[in-house]
Order: sequence, then structure tokens, then C-alpha cells
Amino acid sequence: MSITVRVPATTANLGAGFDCLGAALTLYNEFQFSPIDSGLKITATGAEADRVALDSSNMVYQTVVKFFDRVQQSVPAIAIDIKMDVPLARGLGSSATAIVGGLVGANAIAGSPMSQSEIAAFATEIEGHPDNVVPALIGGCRLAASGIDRAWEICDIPWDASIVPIVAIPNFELSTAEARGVLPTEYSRADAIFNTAHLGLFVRGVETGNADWLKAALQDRIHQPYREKLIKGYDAVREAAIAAGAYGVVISGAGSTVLALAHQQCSDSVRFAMEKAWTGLGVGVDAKCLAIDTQGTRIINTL
Ligand SMILES: Nc1ncnc2c1ncn2[C@@H]1O[C@H](COP(=O)(O)OP(=O)(O)OP(=O)(O)O)[C@@H](O)[C@H]1O
Ligand SMILES: N[C@@H](CCO)C(=O)O
Repeated sequence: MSITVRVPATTANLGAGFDCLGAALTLYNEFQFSPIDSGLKITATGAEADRVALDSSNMVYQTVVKFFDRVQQSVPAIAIDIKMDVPLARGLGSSATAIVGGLVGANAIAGSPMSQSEIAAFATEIEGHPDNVVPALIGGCRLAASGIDRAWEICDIPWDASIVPIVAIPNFELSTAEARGVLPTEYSRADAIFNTAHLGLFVRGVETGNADWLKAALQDRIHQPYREKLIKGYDAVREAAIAAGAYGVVISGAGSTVLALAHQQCSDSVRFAMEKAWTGLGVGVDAKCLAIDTQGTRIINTL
């Protein structure tokens, strides 16, 4: 019996929500799991598939192994076929797709011993923070906070339908490890207050579509000031997006993708302006107007 799992890309942080806020996007990776007689067979097709490990170091397989270890079952011989549309190390949650895809696929093969909230907690443990894996698993825009009775409290952040997420994906990578390495370990009280206020403003702005709130809300003092310099052309792309009518831009996840939020009336102009700004600096770019995925990870096929 083969199982195909479809997992959305995600954009984490959304400005002030460092390591706690993220949204699922309408861009997907698919993972097909099939039993085989012995061993391991991995194939990968699609965007940048040649850069994914096809041996036991593959992140999807590593996650499958962790799952079977956790539920105390032996790892089955398995073929994993990966169909990739989410580019690697660009701040669009490619590693979260691999982790969530691996856990949901393994859980289905094992007869569903884990609930969705147990998978969310396990995926967070593996990734180290919840802001990609949680929306990748359950869809929508989600805030995750450590809980009292449960490991995590997860809440839905309503997203006004007029607000379009536009991703400009440059042709250079930025690994999450490198982009976390440039962050300070301590922050001032002023910076903590700034981010608390702007996260609240973002949550209300994205719910209501209030343009003034959104324009102010996309500011951050925890990660962006330190990471912008790792992204060639960031200022030019931001200025072009704002001139074309965007509320503002943020670094998607750990970068290198730049995410703009704009009213649907100007989203195409914003996409074009960001593409032109990066191309003008000699940086190859793929820019897309997306939407918020509301379904999260789905088993789309069981043969
Ligand atoms: N489909 C996949 N199959 C196997 N491994 C993958 C897949 N997608 C990503 N990975 C692994 O995840 C690594 C990228 O993870 P990284 O956290 O640096 O970037 P990201 O998840 O794309 O960005 P961000 O966390 O900022 O959104 C890749 O180098 C690869 O090892
Ligand atoms: N919150 C994470 C997302 C990327 O994995 C970061 O910005 O480092």
C-alpha cells in the first residue's frame, strides 16, 4: 500500500513573530511512501531535486526513523518518492515539509498511533521551533506558545482575504543555521517591548486588513536587522515593493526569500516590482503571488 502526503510551504516569523508565528502557503511538496522487500530507495524530482540526499541521511527518512523509534516499532523497508516544488534553504519551510511529511507518512504506515497534536509537538521537537511545522501540519496562519497543561497552545490567526502574500525567491540560499548564527543572545527591554507591540498589531492588522496597522506591524527588532545584510539587494527589493503599493516586506523565515504583503488590487504590480528590482542587480528571482493554505498536510492518495 502506497501513501502520498502533500505538505505546504510556510513563511515563518512574519516580522515580529520570531519563532512563534507562521503561515502555510499554496506551494507544496509531495512525499510518496511505498513498502519494498528490503532496504531503502529514495527518488526526488522537481525544483532542486538534484541537491537532496538520496541515502539514509535524507531528512524525510531520518524523520521516519525517529518516528518508529518513538513508537517503539521497527523501521520498515521503504521507498520514498519526493516531488519538490518548495525550494531548499530559501525561508519557505522546506525542512518543515520534510519533517511533517515524514511524520505523517510514518504515522499512516504504523496505523496512526499518534494524534495530530502529538505529531505537532514531535515535529516541533525535531525542528527546534514551531513556526514552520505547525502551519505546515494544520494549515492557516498559526501562533504557537508554550502551554501549561499541554506542551503547546496553538491558535488560529484569522487572515483577511484581501491580503495577498507575495514571495520573491532569489537564486541564492541562506541556511537557517547560518541565519540564526548572526542573532544576538540577549536583547534590550526596549526591543522586547517593540516586538510585543508589533506582534499584537500584526495579529489585529492581518485579521482586519487595516492598512495603517499592517504598514507599522511588519517591523521587527529581534532578527531582521541582523539578517538583512545577508540578503543581497534586500533594501532595493523592499523599496520597490513599497513603491508598488505593498504594506511592507519581511524576511520569510530565515531568508533568503523576501515576503511582501499587499492588497489584492496591487499584488501583481508588487510581484513585478520585486522581480525587476532583483533582476536589475543581477540576481535571478522567481516571484509568485500565493494565498494562505487552509488545509495543511493531507494524505492525498492511498493505493
Ligand atoms: N524535500 C526534502 N527532502 C529531503 N530533505 C529536505 C527537503 N527539503 C529540505 N530538506 C533538508 O532541509 C535543508 C534546508 O533546511 P533549512 O532549515 O536550512 O531551510 P528551509 O527549511 O528551507 O528554510 P526556513 O526554515 O528558513 O523556512 C536542506 O538542506 C535539506 O537537508
Ligand atoms: N523562526 C525561524 C524560522 C526558520 O526556520 C528562524 O527565523 O530562524
